[in-house]
Amino acid sequence: MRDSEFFGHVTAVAPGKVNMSLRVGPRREDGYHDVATLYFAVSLHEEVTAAPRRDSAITVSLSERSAFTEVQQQVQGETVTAAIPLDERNLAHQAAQKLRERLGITSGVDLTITKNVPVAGGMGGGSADAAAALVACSALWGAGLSKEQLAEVGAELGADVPFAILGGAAVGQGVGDELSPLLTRGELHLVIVPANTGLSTPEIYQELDAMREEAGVSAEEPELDADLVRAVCTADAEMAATLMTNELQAPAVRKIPSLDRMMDAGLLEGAMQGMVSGSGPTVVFLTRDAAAAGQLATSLEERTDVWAIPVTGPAPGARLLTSRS
Ligand SMILES: C[C@](O)(CO)[C@H](O)COP(=O)(O)OP(=O)(O)OC[C@H]1O[C@@H](n2ccc(N)nc2=O)[C@H](O)[C@@H]1O
Ligand SMILES: Nc1ncnc2c1ncn2[C@@H]1O[C@H](COP(=O)(O)OP(=O)(O)OP(=O)(O)O)[C@@H](O)[C@H]1O
Repeated sequence: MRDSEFFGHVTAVAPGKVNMSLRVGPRREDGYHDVATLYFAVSLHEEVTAAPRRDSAITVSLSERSAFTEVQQQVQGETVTAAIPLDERNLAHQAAQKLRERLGITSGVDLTITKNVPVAGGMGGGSADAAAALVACSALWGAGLSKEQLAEVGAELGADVPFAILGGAAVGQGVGDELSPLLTRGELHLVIVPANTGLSTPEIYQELDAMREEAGVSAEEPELDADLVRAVCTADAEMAATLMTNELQAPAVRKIPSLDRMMDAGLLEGAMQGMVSGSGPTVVFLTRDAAAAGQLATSLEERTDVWAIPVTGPAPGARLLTSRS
C-alpha cells in the first residue's frame, strides 16, 4: 500500500437509476423481499471526491454544487425537514469504512459529495454515493479491486449499490443485488420529476405487505416480462411504455396521493407513460425522443409547480472522473 500523502484527490461519479420494472415477492424472514427488477441507469450522477488525510478519520461533507442538500419526509402526517446525515450513517462513509476493513488498512479520507439525484426519491441516490465512494477510495488507496469485488463490498451496504457500480441496464434478482447485465443498443429518453418530500424505502415495502394483506392476495414469486426486457434492450420506447410496471407504485401513491395527479399531468402533456421510480416518490416519464423529453419537461414546469429533468439511459456505472497527484 502506498502512502496516501503522495496522492492528491480522486473523483468518481455514479448514476441514479430507475426501475423500468419492479416486481416484489413475499416478505422474507430477514425483512427483505425477493424482487425481479429491470434496473436502468440514467444520466443524473452523484459525484464523490476522496482526499487523503494524515489521520484515520473519515469525514463527509456536501459540496455547494449539490442540487439536493436535505431530505423532507412525512412523519405522522407532518412534513419534517432533516439534513442528510454526514456521520457514519452516510452510505459514502460506510462505503469507505467497509473498503478499509476489506483492505486491512486504517487510512483516513475526506469525502465530498455532490448530490444531483433526488434524496429519498427512489432513484438510489445514497447507493450511488456509496458506489462512487468505493471507486474513489479504491483508487486513492491503490486497492486494485475489480468492479466485481467492489460490488461485493457494496452489496453489504444496500441492495441497489452493486447496480450503481455496474450501471447500464441489468436484471436484478435476490434482493436486487444479483445482477445479470443486459446488452443494449440505442437510448431511451425520460423525464424525472422529483417530489418535494421523500419516502422511506422500508416503509413502502411494509405498506405493500399491508395492502396485500388487506386485499387478501398473497405475493407470487417475482418474474420479469421478457418482452419488456427486449423493449428496453432495443430502446423500443413504444413497447416499453405499454409494459413498464412497478409494484411499489400503489403503496407510494397511498402515502402521497398527489403522485397520481402528477402522472396524469405528464400523460396529458404528451408522455408515453408515467410511473413512480423504485420506492418513490420521484415520478419518471418515458418519451419518444430527446425533443419530446425537452418539451415535456418545459410544459410540466410551466403548467405545474415542479422541477422536471430530461435524462437519458442507459448510463455507465460508477467510474473515475479525475485522478490528480
Ligand atoms: C426500491 C429499490 O430501490 C428498488 O431497486 C430497492 O429495492 C431498495 O434498495 P436499497 O434502498 O438499496 O435498500 P436497502 O438499503 O438494502 O434496504 C432498505 C430496506 O428496504 C427493504 N427492502 C429493500 C430491498 C428489498 N429487496 N426488499 C426490502 O424489503 C428492507 O426493509 C430494507 O431494510
Ligand atoms: N449519501 C447519502 N445521501 C442521501 N441520503 C443518505 C445518504 N446516506 C444515508 N442516507 C439516508 O438514507 C435515506 C435514503 O436515501 P436515498 O437518497 O438513497 O434514498 P432512495 O434514493 O429512495 O434509495 P433507494 O432508491 O435505493 O431506495 C435518506 O433519508 C438519508 O437519511
